[in-house]
Amino acid sequence: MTSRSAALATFAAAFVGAAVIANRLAGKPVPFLRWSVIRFALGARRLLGEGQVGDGREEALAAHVTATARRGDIDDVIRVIDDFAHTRSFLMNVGDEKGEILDAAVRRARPALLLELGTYCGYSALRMARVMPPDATVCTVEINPANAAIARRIWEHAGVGERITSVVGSIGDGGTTVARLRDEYGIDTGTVDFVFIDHLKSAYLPDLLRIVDEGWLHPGSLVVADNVRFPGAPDYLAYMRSEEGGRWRSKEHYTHVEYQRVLRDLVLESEFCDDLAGR
Ligand SMILES: C[S@@+](CC[C@H](N)C(=O)[O-])C[C@H]1O[C@@H](n2cnc3c(N)ncnc32)[C@H](O)[C@@H]1O
Repeated sequence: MTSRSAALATFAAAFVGAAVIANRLAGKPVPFLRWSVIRFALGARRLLGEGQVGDGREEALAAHVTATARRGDIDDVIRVIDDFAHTRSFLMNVGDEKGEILDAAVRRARPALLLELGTYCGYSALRMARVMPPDATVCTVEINPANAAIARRIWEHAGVGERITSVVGSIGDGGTTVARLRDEYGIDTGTVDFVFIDHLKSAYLPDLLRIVDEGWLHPGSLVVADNVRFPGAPDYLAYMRSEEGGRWRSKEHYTHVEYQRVLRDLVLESEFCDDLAGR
């Protein structure tokens, strides 16, 4: 064993030991120190590459939802997912606390067409579908086909499969997905009322700028971005702050990382103020 791997092993053992002691002292699981959160952190590298933790928790979630949540009951499906993430396996959903910020933004925007970047298991798309106007649709873009398939099973179970369109791809893939969104899904000039950005943090800004360049937004379109503080999208935050009062007007919602109250996070809600003539 090299000295670096020995140090890592010692650190991991000390961390797990501290977690066990903290949980014992608290008399109940401390959310931040649950094994499922530690396992999630250990899978961070794989998560970045593949969008799954690597221990089958996403598949387990779909099985659990279809086995235990009331079919056709979107509230119950959301409740079961939150419960799974709190008590069984941590999930990188927007979660219940930040989900309320997302719900309020969707209610304010009253959008007809919502575009999401980063589907994962379909939780945030479900939340948006629950509060959007009855004739609205969500189109959600996910790079990992396995995640998209899990999300579709969950939406189908919740009875909203018809109102959420899943597109496997990425805005930054050189134009393929952008062309499909335009040609197959009718996303075109001024049609997007609401965007939820929750995928690869380094892609937030380039993907938003691509959407703006395509002309898909209109004055009044709302863009909500998760995880701006943790894991963090500093270039996105700097861009929005530098454009404040000009092209964009933003509200900064200080909150917590999903499913715990220790790590702090920032959700940015930004209104597009540009008009197409000014482009
Ligand atoms: C934080 S999760 C999304 C959580 C989801 N919005 C929710 O709250 O339920 C991020 C997801 O983005 C996906 N992803 C990563 N890079 C992407 C990209 N460039 N385009 C689209 N999806 C991407 C990952 O595979 C992962 O499923």
